[in-house]
Amino acid sequence: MLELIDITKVYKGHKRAVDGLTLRLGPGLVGLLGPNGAGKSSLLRIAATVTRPTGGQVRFAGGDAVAKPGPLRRALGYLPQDFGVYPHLTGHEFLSYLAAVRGLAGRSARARVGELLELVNLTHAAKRPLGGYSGGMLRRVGIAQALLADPRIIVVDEPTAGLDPEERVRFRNLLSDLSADRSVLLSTHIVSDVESVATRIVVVTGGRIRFDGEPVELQRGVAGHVWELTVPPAELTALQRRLPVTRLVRTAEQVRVRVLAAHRPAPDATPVPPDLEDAYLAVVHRTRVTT
Ligand SMILES: Nc1ncnc2c1ncn2[C@@H]1O[C@H](COP(=O)(O)OP(=O)(O)OP(=O)(O)O)[C@@H](O)[C@H]1O
Repeated sequence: MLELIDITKVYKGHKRAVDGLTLRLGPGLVGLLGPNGAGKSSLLRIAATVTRPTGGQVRFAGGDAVAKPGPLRRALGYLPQDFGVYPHLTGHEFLSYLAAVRGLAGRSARARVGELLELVNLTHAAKRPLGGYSGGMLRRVGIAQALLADPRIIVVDEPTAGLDPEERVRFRNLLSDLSADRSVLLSTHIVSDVESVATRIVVVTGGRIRFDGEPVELQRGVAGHVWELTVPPAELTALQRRLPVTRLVRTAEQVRVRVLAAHRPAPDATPVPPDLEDAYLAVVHRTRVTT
């Protein structure tokens, strides 16, 4: 098990990006949700032993993974947000190169690269230079390299950025399959990335955990507080000032709005069952109001 205990990260200029955060990872897919700047990437870099925390402990298999990162590094695959490739290498060459860097060589490395290309559905493109790959294909190369050493823990930072909807779904399903017998920690600010696949959701804002639990539990927290109503376009700004709007659809004469409110916000508002996005936005909004 990977344990991040009371982690803080302070960058030069005194920005507290992570603020006393504790997270223990078991098997399954954990969706780390938070707005831009919440501290997700900082936390993931610490979990992947790329950055040292300013305070707190990272523990893995009973050892201190800050002082001795070796065991965690060998057990972990990491896909950073800004994953870069060599455009002149083919998919096969690039993965073979990274396999060699990580100490895999010879026949077993060739077999592993072939297996991974198959797993991420890139066998057909293996002999083409990476410079000609789409964003989705490059992300899949990214996940393949994270899996080279068959890691028990997979950490992926906003893996679906720049993917088209079909690629998003494929990527989500791949991570979900992988999480059956591994720990997957996936950070995103897009709720639908984790909606149907996360066994646990952790919401972070301002470097702190604001919710940690099952998706249904997150949704339960806003039951009875989500409403839909129709307003004339001229009244929309006033409504947005008054209440968090989670969705809106404009037509020529009116706007259909979904809002969060503890009590019926207007006589014609109808209560609707919350979805995960409503629940997430409610947590983010609450922390904005109280911090
Ligand atoms: N290397 C750095 N030096 C200084 N400040 C940093 C550094 N990295 C991150 N920060 C700051 O720390 C805060 C948290 O950033 P972080 O990238 O961890 O958040 P995030 O939730 O991943 O956001 P995003 O989705 O925008 O990447 C931000 O205010 C950011 O500007």
